[in-house]
Formats: sequence, structure tokens, C-alpha cells
Amino acid sequence: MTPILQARNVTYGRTGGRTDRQGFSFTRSARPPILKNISLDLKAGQTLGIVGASGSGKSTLCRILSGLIAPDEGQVLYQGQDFATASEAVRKKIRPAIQMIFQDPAGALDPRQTIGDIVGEALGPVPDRDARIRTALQDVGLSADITHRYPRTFSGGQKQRIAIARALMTRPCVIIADEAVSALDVSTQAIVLNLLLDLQKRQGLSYVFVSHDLAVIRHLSHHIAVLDQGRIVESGPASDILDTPVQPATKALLENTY
Ligand SMILES: Nc1ncnc2c1ncn2[C@@H]1O[C@H](COP(=O)(O)OP(=O)(O)OP(=O)(O)O)[C@@H](O)[C@H]1O
Repeated sequence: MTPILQARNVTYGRTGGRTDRQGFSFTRSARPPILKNISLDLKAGQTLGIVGASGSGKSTLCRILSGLIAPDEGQVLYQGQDFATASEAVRKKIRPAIQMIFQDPAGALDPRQTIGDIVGEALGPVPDRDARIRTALQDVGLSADITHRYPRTFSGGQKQRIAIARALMTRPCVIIADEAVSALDVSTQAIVLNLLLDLQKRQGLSYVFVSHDLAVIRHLSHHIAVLDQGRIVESGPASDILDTPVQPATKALLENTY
């Protein structure tokens, strides 16, 4: 079966001249690329864990896999279709199918918007808007009656649930989670991770789950790719990587975990 999401020989940050959505630009220089020759597959209904030390390129890879920025070389394919060469009609389908959740739930939620407006942001004025917002909140274990409240009155874990509810609104197939539980305390991490596992079971979601923390990655990954200085140095089934690591970068991450 074709993987739901694939990177094929992706290189980024070498050729210069590109500007990403956050306004950073790259210039030609002798420094190595941020990502070099990355190939990976995400199977439908599974979780690919991407682990690496700080600065190894994890967030950049997330932005490329979600289509926020384009690779300088190589391809990103959703259900076998190249983001770069897909027609506008196909891109319109791909965009809502891939959603991201970020590390800082507080920063990701506009404090001036109500929870209803935040969760319903991507929906537009559809007739069943309120019902869909309420269902999404219930799907992440929150009360459907919080739509009129504001983010500041919620805990970090609740804010991350609200961010997950927002991501679910477009009925995505793939969620890319960039350090999505790193800002939470350990017991709240476990609650959010179990919620993600439950959603995967119920809705068949596929995850790219990025973390510097192998204990977190262990909890939900089927496959793992280890990123070191912009390259994948080791990848395979989660149990192989965690139980018999080969590369020094993987061993170092494991030593820091246990
Ligand atoms: N827009 C940019 N312009 C220039 N350099 C960048 C840009 N984005 C990232 N970098 C550099 O690319 C490298 C990888 O950054 P990235 O944020 O992807 O790593 P990371 O593994 O997510 O790190 P962390 O775990 O600390 O968030 C770093 O050296 C960073 O300084």
C-alpha cells in the first residue's frame, strides 16, 4: 500500500533565496544544509516518531512535511501525489488533510478569541458549525459547554486538547505533532499521549510525532527515524531502534532518557 505521506530525498537550506512563512530567508553560504537527503514513509493509521537533539532539524522537517515550506530538492508526497506539482484542486484537498500541532499550546491559541472561535477557525460558516465544534471538544475529552470561554482560564494540558480539537475540525488524515507534549508536566503528557492514541484508534489518524524525548516517542511510535545534523542516521521499527540502537546519536538520546 502507498504510504500516506512520504519524503523523497528532501534537502533544505542549501540553495538560498527562499523565504518561509515566518519570514526567515536563506542566503548562499558554505554552511551545510539544514536537512540533507531525507527519505521517510508514514503508513496510514500508524505513527512515525522523529527524534533528534536540539538543532537537528526536526521543526524544519515538520514544516516541510506539512507543506508550510517547500524543499529545495526532493519531493513530499501525500497519497503518492507530489505537493509541488499537484493541481490547485488537489492541493485544496491535501491542505486540510494534514494538520499540525505545536509545542506551546498557550502561544498557539489567540487569547482574544473564544474557544468556539478558535476550534471553528478552519470551518467557515457551515450549517452544522456549532455541532461540529461541540463534537470536536468532546472528542478530546473536554466539555462541549466551554465554547464561550477564553484560553487563559485553561491549564496547559487543556489548552493542548483545544489545539488538538482545532486540528481535528478539518477531518485530517495526518497530524504532524512538533514537540506537542514537551511543555507539559509528565502526568499531563501521559494524558495527552493517551488521547492521541485513542483518537488514532477511533479515527484511523496517522501521526508524525516529533520529540527530543525517546520516552515520549516510545509511547506511541510504530517506526522511528533518528535525525542528526539534518540527516536520518537510523530508522526502522520502534522496537529495533529502541532496543538495539546502532548509531552514536541514537545511543546518546537513549542514555539521556533512562
Ligand atoms: N529559517 C531559518 N533560517 C536559518 N536557519 C534556520 C532556520 N530555521 C532553522 N534554522 C537552523 O536549522 C537548524 C535546525 O533547526 P530546527 O528548528 O529545525 O531544529 P530542531 O531539531 O527542531 O531544534 P529544537 O529541538 O531546538 O527545536 C538549526 O541550526 C537552526 O538554527
